[in-house]
Amino acid sequence: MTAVLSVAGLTVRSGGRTLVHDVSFEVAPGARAGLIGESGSGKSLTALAVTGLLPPGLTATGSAVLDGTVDMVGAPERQRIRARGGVAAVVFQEPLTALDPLMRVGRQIAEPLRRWRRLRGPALDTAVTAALDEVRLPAGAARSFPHELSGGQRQRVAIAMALACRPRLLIADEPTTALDVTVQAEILDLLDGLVRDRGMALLFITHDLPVAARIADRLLVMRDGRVVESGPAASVIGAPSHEYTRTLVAGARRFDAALDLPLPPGNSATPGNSATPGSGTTPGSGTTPGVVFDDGVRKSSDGNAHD
Ligand SMILES: Nc1ncnc2c1ncn2[C@@H]1O[C@H](COP(=O)(O)OP(=O)(O)OP(=O)(O)O)[C@@H](O)[C@H]1O
Repeated sequence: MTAVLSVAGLTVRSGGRTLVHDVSFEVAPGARAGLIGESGSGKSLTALAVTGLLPPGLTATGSAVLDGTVDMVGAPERQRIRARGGVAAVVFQEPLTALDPLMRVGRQIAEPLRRWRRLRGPALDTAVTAALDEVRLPAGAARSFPHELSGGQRQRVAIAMALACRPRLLIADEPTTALDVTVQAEILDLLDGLVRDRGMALLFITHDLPVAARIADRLLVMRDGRVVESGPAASVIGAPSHEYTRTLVAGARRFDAALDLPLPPGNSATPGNSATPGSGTTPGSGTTPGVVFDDGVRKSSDGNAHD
């Protein structure tokens, strides 16, 4: 089966400095890859290079082929734009970068529907309402401006816009990092369901191992611009081979262990809100990412298995 994304020898440079070194990986149709690594490891530049959106001054070599057809590194801009709409769509950390502050949300969602699915009139209105419904927003949200919505609602709008062209691959670059822990879990759940229902492939970028474990079935670990380890999520986490991955896993386990500590008497705070900044876990909510343990079963900090 042709990979929906096939990256080979991808290298990104800024002048004489190499920021991403010789990265190669594939994402099969319907598969979920998690690109994980600390800040500055080259995750975002990899995502920008494979979508043909590198900022000026940065150059890419190697190849990043979408759907076996368009090389996002070497193809002419026109072909890359078409592939970006029709094959791969991107959701970024900060939804405001994708949204026009002066345009009502409904019109913004209508834009890709008009452009890619050629919808007009009542069919377009119906599709906008359906797109909002799919990301669990009421039809009335169409009349709001971005600043009238919460961060989580804005990210839902950005997801609706990304999905409007029915891409075969969704690239999500830290889509929950800027959100509160409970909202993170909701957005992760939403993405998880949408990707499953549509049979889309996913490239999910995060610095947060439990979040990656929750959503991805394969992991690529990046450090200093290089992929240092990759493989099925259960084995990368259960039996990491690279020293850096071992450090990441140990750190994630420490957070998980911290959540298991009994709360002092009289403290009714929700553990997930206090002890796991950025982990996206909310124990007991049924959406807990948790870490994939050695047996490959996903367990939350309450020790229960979640699927
Ligand atoms: N436009 C740019 N010009 C020059 N260097 C850049 C540019 N953008 C990023 N870099 C550098 O490239 C390296 C990789 O950055 P990148 O944004 O891909 O990391 P990241 O893993 O996504 O981190 P974060 O999660 O903080 O975004 C960093 O050293 C960064 O400083």
